[in-house]
Amino acid sequence: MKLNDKIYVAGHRGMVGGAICRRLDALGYTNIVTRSSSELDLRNQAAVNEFFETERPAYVFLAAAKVGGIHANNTYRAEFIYDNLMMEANIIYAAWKYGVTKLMFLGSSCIYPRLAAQPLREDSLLTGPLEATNEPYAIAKIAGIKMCESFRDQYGCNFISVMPTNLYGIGDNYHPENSHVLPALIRKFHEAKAEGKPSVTVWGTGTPKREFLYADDLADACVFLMMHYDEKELVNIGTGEDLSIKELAELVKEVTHYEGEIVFDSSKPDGTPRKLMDVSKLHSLGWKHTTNLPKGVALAYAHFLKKAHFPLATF
Ligand SMILES: NC(=O)c1ccc[n+]([C@@H]2O[C@H](COP(=O)([O-])OP(=O)(O)OC[C@H]3O[C@@H](n4cnc5c(N)ncnc54)[C@H](OP(=O)(O)O)[C@@H]3O)[C@@H](O)[C@H]2O)c1
Ligand SMILES: C[C@@H]1O[C@H](OP(=O)(O)OP(=O)(O)OC[C@H]2O[C@@H](n3cnc4c(=O)[nH]c(N)nc43)[C@H](O)[C@@H]2O)[C@@H](O)[C@H](O)[C@@H]1O
Repeated sequence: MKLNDKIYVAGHRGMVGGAICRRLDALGYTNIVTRSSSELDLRNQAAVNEFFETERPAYVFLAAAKVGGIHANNTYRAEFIYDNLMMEANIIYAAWKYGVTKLMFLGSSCIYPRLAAQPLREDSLLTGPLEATNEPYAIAKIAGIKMCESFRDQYGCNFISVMPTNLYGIGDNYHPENSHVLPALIRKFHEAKAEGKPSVTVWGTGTPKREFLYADDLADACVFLMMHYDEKELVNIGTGEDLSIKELAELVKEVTHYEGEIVFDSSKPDGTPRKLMDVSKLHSLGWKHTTNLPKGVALAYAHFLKKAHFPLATF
């Protein structure tokens, strides 16, 4: 990827897309093309084809998607499968049709079977049933992976697929219901401290375990892999370390200096018991994360305090 190559970052206003743009800018890539969803609805195939015909990007980071936490995935099941299938199908097809040099598709750790052996290996894909709460989204992501593989097999397209673990950081979605757990807890503990609430309610039993990667670290991994990885096989992107939701809540309580109680609402779903990524392939390729969780949560909270405008992201 040369510094003057035209690079399309789909989803640039999102947490991941924004981090990728920051990383590319820091490395001196100046020829970046972007569109907001109001400028270009990626579910509209004709509009996507027209965009690719006009702009002719050489590289594509496909970081646009309908994204959310366990409640959003389980509530907006139709939108999660439809929007994600349409966006990825339109972009992957147009990337082939208009001769994109290389495309990176972003999947998610939820594509792996609910009870697959831990840590999750890339070759465990499609070896067992998925987690029910995010199956529509996972199926869409698996379809995106298979589209990239199929266009590589038939037309020789250099389309790669990477599987990030749970992410957090600058530009995250802090919606009280539709967000992921880490931003949700940052907001909950912050508001409880500000309003003098005696306790914070954490969904589920607190026993599931999750892995969290700081979004700017992910962006660095994505640019690294766009530069150095050209294979069909998936690459997991994570830290290789996880903790329980209870431990996470205690960390966020400490970072936000909240002094009340933590209460668990077991009427809410736990989701997948654990989804720790095997990141040995990523490490063997020469990349490793640099931001540990305590530092990352502190950075995310500091940005939340600077930038949060309620009501936050909604959809
Ligand atoms: N967040 C995580 O924990 C996580 C974990 C694993 C993988 N991922 C993957 O990483 C990628 C980015 O996630 P994220 O957390 O950055 O999500 P995000 O913050 O919600 O950003 C998603 C972006 O997609 C765009 N988008 C949504 N619908 C669109 C449409 N119909 N047309 C055009 N653009 C549309 C949005 O554009 P506008 O802002 O212009 O509306 C937004 O910028 C996704 O592929 C996601 O599956 C995320
Ligand atoms: C990376 C993403 O992982 C997602 O699964 P997943 O980690 O369970 O999604 P999260 O919403 O991050 O939930 C992770 C765990 O945190 C618990 N949790 C506790 N309190 C809260 C809260 O206030 N809000 C939220 N959201 N969770 C909370 C939740 O019950 C679940 O066990 C998938 O649904 C997506 O498709 C995507 O793959």
